[in-house]
Amino acid sequence: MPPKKKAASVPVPLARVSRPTGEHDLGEGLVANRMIPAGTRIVLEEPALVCKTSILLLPQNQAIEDRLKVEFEEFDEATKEKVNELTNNFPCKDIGNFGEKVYIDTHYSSGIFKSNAIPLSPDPSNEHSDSIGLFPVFLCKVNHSCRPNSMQSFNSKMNVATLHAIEDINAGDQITISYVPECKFDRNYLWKYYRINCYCSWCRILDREDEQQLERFHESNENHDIIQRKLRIHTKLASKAHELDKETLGAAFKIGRGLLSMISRIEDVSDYRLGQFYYNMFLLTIADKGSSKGAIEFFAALAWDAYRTCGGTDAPKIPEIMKFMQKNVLQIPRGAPPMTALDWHEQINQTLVDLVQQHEQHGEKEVSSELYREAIWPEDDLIDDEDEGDDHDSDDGDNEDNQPPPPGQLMVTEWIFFTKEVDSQAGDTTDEDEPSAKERAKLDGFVVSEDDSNDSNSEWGSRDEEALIALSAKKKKMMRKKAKKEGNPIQGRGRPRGSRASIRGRGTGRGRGGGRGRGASRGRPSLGRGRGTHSGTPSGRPRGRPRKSVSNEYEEDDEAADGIEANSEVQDADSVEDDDGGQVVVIED
Ligand SMILES: C[S@@+](CC[C@H](N)C(=O)[O-])C[C@H]1O[C@@H](n2cnc3c(N)ncnc32)[C@H](O)[C@@H]1O
Repeated sequence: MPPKKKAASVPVPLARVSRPTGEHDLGEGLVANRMIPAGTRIVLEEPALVCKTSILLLPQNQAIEDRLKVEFEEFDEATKEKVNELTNNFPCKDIGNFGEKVYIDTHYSSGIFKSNAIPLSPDPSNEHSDSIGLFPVFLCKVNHSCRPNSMQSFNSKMNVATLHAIEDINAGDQITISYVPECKFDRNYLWKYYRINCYCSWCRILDREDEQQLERFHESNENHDIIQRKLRIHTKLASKAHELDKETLGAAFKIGRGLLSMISRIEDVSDYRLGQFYYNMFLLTIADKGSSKGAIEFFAALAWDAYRTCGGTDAPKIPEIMKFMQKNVLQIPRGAPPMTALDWHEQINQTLVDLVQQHEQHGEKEVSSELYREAIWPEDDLIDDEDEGDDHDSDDGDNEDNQPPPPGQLMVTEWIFFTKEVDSQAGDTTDEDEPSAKERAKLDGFVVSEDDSNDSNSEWGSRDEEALIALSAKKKKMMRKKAKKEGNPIQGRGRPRGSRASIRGRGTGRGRGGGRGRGASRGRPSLGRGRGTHSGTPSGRPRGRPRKSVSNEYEEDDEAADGIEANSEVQDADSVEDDDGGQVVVIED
């Protein structure tokens, strides 16, 4: 019998550039080939050209056009071809010369650049957040959404931009990012600088007559402004945490409480803002004399996890957090070889598991200070999880033992490289000349391919969805019980992430797909496709709290913010108007 031939391996990219059908025509877009779990790295791409974002502010003129033209001429032929195919939203004359497109006015190169350049990172802590770039292969094919499902980041060491899913993306769904710096909701910005009249699935609600959806739309946009404003104050306070007196520190924790609720429970934001929030809490707990080591490491681990989700392990804040954890938490001796990302990931997941266990066994006071407890785990959240009786949510399951999964079974979705997919029909041997994953990474741009999690060569090893789902079930149940008590619709449906729920959920309970459970439903309107279809809200009724309860809930935090202004230490600081016209305390650098 002839020897069996080895099956061929066919890398399957996670996404493809295509023209989505059945949608308003946004041109081409990047579309998921399969379900992409939150935290997955989808694309890596080198920029063809990077400029400071301020170029967008300059009036269109010949000098800019000439400058960009020179840059464009330096592209290699393949890049030139790609760039010439890009959308141009700015008027330019086409004097068609024997079928050749020749543009002669001041808008050609600059028009292409402005229509397609994307912020290198919306995260202000990224050193390139003030720059925009052209990524003609894949990233420039990613359409904008005011509620994006992925986030781009820039890794200056590798000189590549990365794209990560920040929520589970269903096969066939469009992959979207925000073109607006800091992921702000800003249709004016889009028109002014990109000439885009935004037609993302979120903004399309505007064309509808569903009042509840519209209300949710407006409420959510207001919430996003509030989040931005509070996060700015919170970040400033956290950056000066060591200089704050106890009262101001207390106010910072209090602001944190409202902020987390808005970021996670109400708006379910999972981009850099969640990382920034946890990172702030990490700094604040370090400065707070009453915070235990457990509280510090808890927030370090959460910040790490949140940043990793949207920027990968090479996100800018990650090394800083790793250094702290290595030195203070894991107590790795000086001079020991640096940990690899994989070692670290295992360690940090174990830390989260241990911490959750400590909370379960000893109560929150063991690992947190009064301030931290008050800020993050409000009294009424600590509901005794006795039989709930009427739990109809079949996908929740319940983990009676509430045991965390054994180490190594936590979800990792990172660097899903070209792993082998066996095509049983193919009789050819594997092509030895296929470029390796790392070689592919060096190419101009590529979409990361499908992961085979059972592959022993897989960079991250195995994962156990069931254990993850089970682990988060108890907390979900608590949240529903609480929601029922409060009559809060958002908590009665898709599990809101964040707060205490996601403290457990993200680190230990967020599985591929299932980990978020119905959590794929975010506090957003049901829009037909994607999120909307598994929202569990058949009427398409918008989810989220009614506006009234939002403002009530945050009155307390606003008082805290006012308290800060009244605080003598901060009174010395400049007080400036923020973007929303509100007074914001600026702590001097
Ligand atoms: C970076 S490109 C994205 C790929 C583009 N659709 C294409 O076919 O090449 C940006 C351009 O896509 C279009 N676009 C992207 N997102 C949009 C949105 N939310 N609403 C309307 N147009 C959008 C605009 O023309 C924008 O200038």
